[in-house]
Amino acid sequence: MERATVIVAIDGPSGTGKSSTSKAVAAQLGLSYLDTGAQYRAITWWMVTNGIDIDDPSAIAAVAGKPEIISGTDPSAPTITVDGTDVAAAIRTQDVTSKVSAVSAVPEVRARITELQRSIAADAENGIVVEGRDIGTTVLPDADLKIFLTASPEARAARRSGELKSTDVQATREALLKRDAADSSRKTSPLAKADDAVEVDTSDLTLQQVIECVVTLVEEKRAAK
Ligand SMILES: Nc1ncnc2c1ncn2[C@@H]1O[C@H](COP(=O)(O)OP(=O)(O)O)[C@@H](O)[C@H]1O
Ligand SMILES: Nc1ccn([C@@H]2O[C@H](COP(=O)(O)OP(=O)(O)O)[C@@H](O)[C@H]2O)c(=O)n1
Repeated sequence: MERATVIVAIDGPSGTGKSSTSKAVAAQLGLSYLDTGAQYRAITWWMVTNGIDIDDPSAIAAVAGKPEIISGTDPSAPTITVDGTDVAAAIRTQDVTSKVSAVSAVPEVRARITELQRSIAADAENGIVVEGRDIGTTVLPDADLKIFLTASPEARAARRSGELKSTDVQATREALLKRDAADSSRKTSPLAKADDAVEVDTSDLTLQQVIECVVTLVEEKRAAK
């Protein structure tokens, strides 16, 4: 029997485990994978590289349609390019991280990227795991399964510091909370849990436990289709 296509939305703040969980779940279940944060980082990288004033939303809006962003959706080797340039490493710098919330708050940027995300999801043959901040609420409100990951600021800061090889967990914590506040308070499509999302607090769970929990939920949805 053919398996039904399944669309999974995974949202939550930084460091809750969205990327690692989504990639593993998609790989395990033969689904595509889309990191929407990488797309917002990519458009931010383009703005910075082209000297656009990040503090001027109208300047950002005026050029929001210019960069061509292409995401590769294989969970074992996700890719991202801007106008043909591989930006996978360039979008992870502190500079881009500190500017992405301002760029992603501009409605013209969100409209453009949201359209791109919907077309990628529609093209995914077996289905897709899409992770971000507004997937369950705005981008794919009809997703088969919505997950909202949370974790304490302490757990998130410790995870991120480990990744960045930074010893200043306190500074990492402050930066995370500042970005959460900006993402949650913006007018257009803020970071929020959809009413029908399943909330999973990952503070005291291993990554493997979170993956198993989500895989089980997807299998249940698939079986019920
Ligand atoms: N449940 C967990 N327990 C411990 N570490 C985790 C857990 N989930 C993710 N991590 C680690 O935390 C870091 C951030 O995870 P990531 O998936 O990038 O989060 P997000 O996409 O939500 O920002 C990664 O180094 C990842 O390996
Ligand atoms: N669906 C999404 C995904 C990310 N974003 C923005 O993109 C930024 C970077 O997202 P990310 O997922 O790469 O962030 P991390 O969780 O990796 O820290 C967020 O802080 C948001 O400003 C968004 O606005 N909407």
